[in-house]
Amino acid sequence: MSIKIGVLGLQGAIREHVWALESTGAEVAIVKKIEHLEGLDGLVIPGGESTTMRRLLDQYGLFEPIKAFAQQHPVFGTCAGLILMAQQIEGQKGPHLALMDINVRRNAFGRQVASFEAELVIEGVADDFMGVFIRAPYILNVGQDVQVLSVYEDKIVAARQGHFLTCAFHPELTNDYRFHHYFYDMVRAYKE
Ligand SMILES: NC(=O)CC[C@H](N)C(=O)O
Repeated sequence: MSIKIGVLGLQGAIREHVWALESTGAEVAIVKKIEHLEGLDGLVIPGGESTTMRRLLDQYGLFEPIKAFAQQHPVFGTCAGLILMAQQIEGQKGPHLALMDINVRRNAFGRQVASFEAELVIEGVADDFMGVFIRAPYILNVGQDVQVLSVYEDKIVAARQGHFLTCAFHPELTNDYRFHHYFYDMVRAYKE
């Protein structure tokens, strides 16, 4: 079965996600217009800056189409992508795509440790995964349908809810693509 996965290509770490996904054997497409969603089996929403990305989603008319796409396809949001997927953003009036029952805190690790790397245990993925955190958010709490996949210093940094997957770090910035393979397997299983 051939699997085609898109990477939202408006802003942020796009190329690196394309390389990571290509390593899974999937066909990969960059999504900048509504018609690019056609024929995709899954979508990655990369890191970057969530408010900028939201503005661009509106500007390109992609906000509602991606929300609709997500009802029927797996989505993997990383870092800013996590913020876009959350149903609740601490201190913010409304959410963005509101796909996952999670409450997130933005820029959550503070100024001193704005960017850092940490070895993570990620359930079903790896017990030695190097997480690259860049002005990262974390998940404050999750709803009962959400499976926590990784906790770092008591903070939730990866989770799954049905066909939605998310993490607070940048799995595309190392050469370890096991998290992308996990998503590929999700997409494949969903399609079957
Ligand atoms: N590396 C990232 O994606 C950072 C996310 C960014 N701090 C935001 O709020 O959107």
